[in-house]
Amino acid sequence: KLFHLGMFEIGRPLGKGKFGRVYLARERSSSFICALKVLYKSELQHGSGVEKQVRREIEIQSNLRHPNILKLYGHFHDSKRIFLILEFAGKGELYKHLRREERFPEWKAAQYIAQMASALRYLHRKHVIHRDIKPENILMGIHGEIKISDFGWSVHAPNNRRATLCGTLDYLPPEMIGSGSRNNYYNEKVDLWSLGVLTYEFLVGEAPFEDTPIMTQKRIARADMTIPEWVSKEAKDLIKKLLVLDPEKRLPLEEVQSHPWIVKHCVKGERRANRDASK
Ligand SMILES: COc1cccc(-c2nc(Nc3cc(C)[nH]n3)cc3ccccc23)c1
Repeated sequence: KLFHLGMFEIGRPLGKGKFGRVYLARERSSSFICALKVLYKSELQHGSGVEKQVRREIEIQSNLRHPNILKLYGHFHDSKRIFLILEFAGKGELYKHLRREERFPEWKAAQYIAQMASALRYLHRKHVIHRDIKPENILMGIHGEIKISDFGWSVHAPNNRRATLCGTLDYLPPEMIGSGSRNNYYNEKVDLWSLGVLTYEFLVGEAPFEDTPIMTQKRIARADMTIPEWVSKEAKDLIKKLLVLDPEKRLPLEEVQSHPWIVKHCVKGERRANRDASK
């Protein structure tokens, strides 16, 4: 162990980024394994939006309990740092798996989107809007289940393809880009748009509006994307029903979960056997 911090033995650094580092850690008395995210107060400009955002995100995250949302067990701080005690997801960052595999087979993408829809339904029922759904903000547990891990200041890997000043535009819905006045209120339908972008990226290996920043904005504003012909028609149907300019016309999460593409790949084996038997 590198060093111990009161009740924690600190293991290897898992990764580092803009706001600090993430370490593997073990709580002494219980031997409970977790991830410790260390944020330097100096890096969170005092009294700026970021410090308040940290407090708000901790407040929200502490009250969430869902298998596809990374748990925040607690937090503490010393004079210089804030420590977040987080659930440990054994298989790390989903986007690393996506880059390595280039794209996911339809059955795997459908299972991930079903888990995301379940997590987003839970969040929206609690009036929490995620606002930043993208592969970089998703971790993978040891059983391959995915966990939304965004605190609003996700850890960016050094070789993050999208390391631009304002982060990627790829996932922003039309109602949040351009037209001068960037309205800061978020309607939960923004998450439906991002879920559509995520579905596309899982299946195709790149984001649907990926281009130069200016062109990306133009293409998002017109929902100007093409889905490769080798994508199944069911998957195309779901993507088209989520990437809709009018937020009110996007497919609700309940209907995402009952969409033929999701049902086809997520119905449990035995139920499928029964279905076949009844044919
Ligand atoms: C920049 O690369 C980063 C950054 C932050 C975490 C990882 C990482 N994380 C986790 N699990 C986690 C992380 C948290 C907050 N809970 N569970 C596992 C990994 C496994 C291999 C490599 C990397 C890993 C990488």
